[in-house]
Amino acid sequence: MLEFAQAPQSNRRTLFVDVILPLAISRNYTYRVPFEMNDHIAIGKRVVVQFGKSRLYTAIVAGVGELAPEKYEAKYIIEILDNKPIVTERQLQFWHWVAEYYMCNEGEVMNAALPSALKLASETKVTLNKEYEFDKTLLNDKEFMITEALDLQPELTISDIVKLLGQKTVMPVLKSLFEKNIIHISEEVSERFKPRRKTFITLHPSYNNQDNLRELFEILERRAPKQADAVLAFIKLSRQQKTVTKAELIEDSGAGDGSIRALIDKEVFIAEERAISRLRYDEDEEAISTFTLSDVQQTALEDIQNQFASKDVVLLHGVTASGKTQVYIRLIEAVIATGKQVLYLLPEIALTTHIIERLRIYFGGSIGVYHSRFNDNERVEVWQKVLQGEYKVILGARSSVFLPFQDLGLIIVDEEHETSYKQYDPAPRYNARDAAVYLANMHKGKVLLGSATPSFETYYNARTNKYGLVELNERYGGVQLPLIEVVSIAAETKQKTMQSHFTSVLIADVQQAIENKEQVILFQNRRGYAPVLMCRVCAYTPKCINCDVSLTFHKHTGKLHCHYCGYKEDSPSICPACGSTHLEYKGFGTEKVEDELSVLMPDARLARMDLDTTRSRNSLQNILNDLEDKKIDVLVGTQMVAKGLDFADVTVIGIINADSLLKYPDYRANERSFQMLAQVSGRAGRRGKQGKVVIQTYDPSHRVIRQVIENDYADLYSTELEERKGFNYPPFYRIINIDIKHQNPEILYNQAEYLANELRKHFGERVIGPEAPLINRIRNYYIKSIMLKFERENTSMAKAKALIRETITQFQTTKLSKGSIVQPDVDPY
Ligand SMILES: Nc1ncnc2c1ncn2[C@@H]1O[C@H](COP(=O)(O)OP(=O)(O)OP(=O)(O)O)[C@@H](O)[C@H]1O
Ligand SMILES: [Zn+2]
Repeated sequence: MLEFAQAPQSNRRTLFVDVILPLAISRNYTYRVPFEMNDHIAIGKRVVVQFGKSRLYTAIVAGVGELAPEKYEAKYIIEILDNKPIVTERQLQFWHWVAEYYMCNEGEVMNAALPSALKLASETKVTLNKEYEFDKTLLNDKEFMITEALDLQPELTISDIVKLLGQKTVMPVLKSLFEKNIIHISEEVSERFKPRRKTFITLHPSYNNQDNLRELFEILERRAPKQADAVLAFIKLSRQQKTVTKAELIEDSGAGDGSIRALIDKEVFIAEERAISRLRYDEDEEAISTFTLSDVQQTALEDIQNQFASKDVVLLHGVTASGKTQVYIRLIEAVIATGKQVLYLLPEIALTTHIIERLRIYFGGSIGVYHSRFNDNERVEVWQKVLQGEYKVILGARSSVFLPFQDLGLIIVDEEHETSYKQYDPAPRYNARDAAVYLANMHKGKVLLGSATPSFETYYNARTNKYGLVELNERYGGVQLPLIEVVSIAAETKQKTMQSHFTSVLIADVQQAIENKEQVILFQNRRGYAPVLMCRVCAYTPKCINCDVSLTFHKHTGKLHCHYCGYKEDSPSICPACGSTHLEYKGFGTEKVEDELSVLMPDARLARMDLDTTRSRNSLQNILNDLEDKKIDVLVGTQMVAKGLDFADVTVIGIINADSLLKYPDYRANERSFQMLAQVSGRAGRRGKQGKVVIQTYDPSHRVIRQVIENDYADLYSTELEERKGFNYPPFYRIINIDIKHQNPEILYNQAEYLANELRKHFGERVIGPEAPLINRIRNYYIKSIMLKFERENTSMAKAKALIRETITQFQTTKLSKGSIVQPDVDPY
C-alpha cells in the first residue's frame, strides 16, 4: 500500500488525469488528483475512481495534465493502486490504434487487454484460493475480516467488501491478498500448462554384473516368472533404444503393473518420473536441442532473414509437415540473442501443447505461455514477467498481443489463416494477425506469418510485394504429401455399399490402418448428434426459443441444444405440432459419427474431440495424451482436429462430408474449404510412410476438391481472385459490416433502413443492405447487417471510419434509435 503521509508540502499543483475506464463508453474521463497523490501519479498506473452513481472501477491513467474538464466538475481519484506503471505508454498507443482501427472504445480494448484481476470493479467477484494454506495471524485486520467473511460466504463482490469494511478504499487490501495468493479474483477456467510425464525404468547398476544378473534370473524364474519376463523384456528393449518407459515394458513383457512395482520395491528396477517431450523422432533430449535444419529449411531461414532487410513482414508458405516450427526456433534463437523479445502467436494454444513442450526444451525458463484457459493469477504473473523483461519468448493465443512487451524483435503468427485470430464478440473485434503487424512496427520489429494455406489477404500482400514471400515446398525428411481419394457418396448409395455415413472405401482404409496399428482421424464439421429433428408427418422442427436456429440433438444429454445461446430442452417423443410419433433425426454431427462407427467396428478404440468433449479441465490434454500413447485408434472431431496436430502414426484421414463446407453461403467458402481440407489432410503420414485421405462428397468433380488433390494453392488463388475482383470483395476491397440489433423486428427494420440511408448519403453504392444475416435472431435480438465495401486503393480508411462513426453517433441521438445496439465489424472474417 502506498504511504502518502510524508508527501512534500510543496507539491500542491492542481493535477488532473485522463483515465480509461473498462467500459464501452466513447471517451475518456478526467479526474482530479488529490495533492497528496501528486508525486505518485503516473501514466500507466491504475487508479480507483467512482463512475456513475456509486460504482467503483479501476481505471488506467492515460494522461496527466493541469486542465480541468470544461463540462463537468472532476471527481477526485480515490486511490492509486500501483507503485509502478503496469501498462506501458506504447501499449496505450496500441490500444488507441486498436480502438480507432476496429471502431470501438479504448475501454473495450482495455477489457480485452488486461487480465481481469488487474481491473477490479464493483461487481468483480472474490473467492478464497482453496489450494493455499495461510496463516491468518499474519494478516492485518482488514485482510483478516475479508478472509473471515469468505469463510462464511464463499463469494463476495467488491461492493460487498466496501460495505463490509465500511470504506471505499478496499482495492489495496484486495491487491495485497491477491499477491499473497490467498484470494482468487473472478476465477475462470484454469488450466495450467503441464508437461507430459512418463515413468522411465533403469536397471540397478549392480546387475551390470553378469553373475548377479544370472542369479537374479534363477530366483525370479522359480518364484515369480512374470517378473523374470519383465527383466528379460527390459534387457531386450534397452538394447534397441536409449530409454525404456514403464508403459513400454508392460506392453512388451506382458507382465502387469504389479510385477513391475514389485521389481521396483526390490530395487531391481529404478523408476524415475520425467517430463517428456512429444517428439517422437527421437526421445533423447540432447539430440533434440541440437537438431539441424535440412538444406531446404536452412535456405528458407536465410531467405527469411534476407527479406527482413527490406520487408517488415514475410510470409512463410510451407506445405504441411515441412517443419516450419523448426525454422521458427532458429529465428527465435537469433532474435533473443540480441536481447529482444519474441511473440509466438498460435491460433488455439490448448491444442498445441506439443509446441510448448518443443519450445520449452530450447528456451527453458525464459518462455512464458499465455491464454484464456489460464487462471487469473497465472495471467497476472505472465503479465508482470513480460513487463520486467524476464520472459524473452511468449507463446500465446490472440490476446497476447496485449502483453506489456518491452522490446519486441519478432512476432511469429503460426497458421496465420486461422479464423480464431479474429475476435467476433465482444468488441474489440480485432484480428490478432493484423494487429501484430502494427504492434511489431511500433517496436521496429519484424513479423513472420506462417501457413500451408495462407489467407488470400496475406498472399495478395506477398504477391504484390508488400510482404516478403518464402516457400517451403517439401515435407521434412522427404515424406510425400498424402494420397487423396475422392469418393462419391451418391455412387456408393446407388450401389448400396454405404454403411451409415461411411463409404466402403473409407471403411476399408480405416480397417487397414487399425490392422497396421496405425491411427485414423475422421473429420465432420458439426458437433452433437443430429442438427435437425423433423416430424415426418407435418415437417415440424423444434427451434430455439431465443434464436432463429433449429436445435441440435445431443445423445449424451438426451436433449436438444442451441449452439448459439446454450438453451436446452427435452427432446420430444411426439410431435408437439401434430401429435405424430414419427420424428426423424436429419443430418449428423461428430457424436453420431462416433456412435455409428462403434457399431460397425466394435473393437476399435474411438474417441471424440469437439467442444463438448473438451470443455472440462484437462479433457483436451487427456485426449491428446491418449492419441499419443496409442490408446485411440480412431479420433472423430470437428475443425479442432485440423489445427497443427503432429502425430507420427496417423496415416488415414476421412472427411465424412465435404459438401457442408463447400456449400456454405459465403464468398470465402472456397478459400475456407481448401484451407480446411488441406489442413486436415496434412495430419496424415507426417513421418515416414505416405498417408491416405478419403474425401466423401456428393460432388466429386468440384473444382476446389481437385485443387486440394493437386495441392494447387496457386490455382485456387488465381481462380478465386478473378471472382473476388468481379464482385468487389477482399483483397481488392475492404469490408466493414455494421450489425444493428433490436428485440422488436419492426422497429429494427426502420432503424436499419434509416441508418443505411444515412450511410448512403456519404458512401453511395458502397453501402449494401440492410439484409438479414443467415441467423437473424440470437438471444432474442433480431439482427440486420449493413455492409460497406471500400476500394483498397485510394481510400482513406481513417476518414471513412470517422464518417461512419459520426453517422452512427448521429443515429444514436435520434429517438428512433432507442433500444438498438450498433456493432461495427472491421475486416469481418
Ligand atoms: N530439422 C528437423 N529435424 C528434426 N525433425 C524435424 C525437423 N524439421 C521438422 N521436423 C519434424 O517434422 C515434423 C513436422 O514439422 P512441423 O510440425 O514443424 O511442420 P509444420 O510445417 O509446422 O506443419 P503444419 O503446417 O502441418 O503444422 C515434426 O514432428 C518435426 O519435429
Ligand atoms: Zn438459442
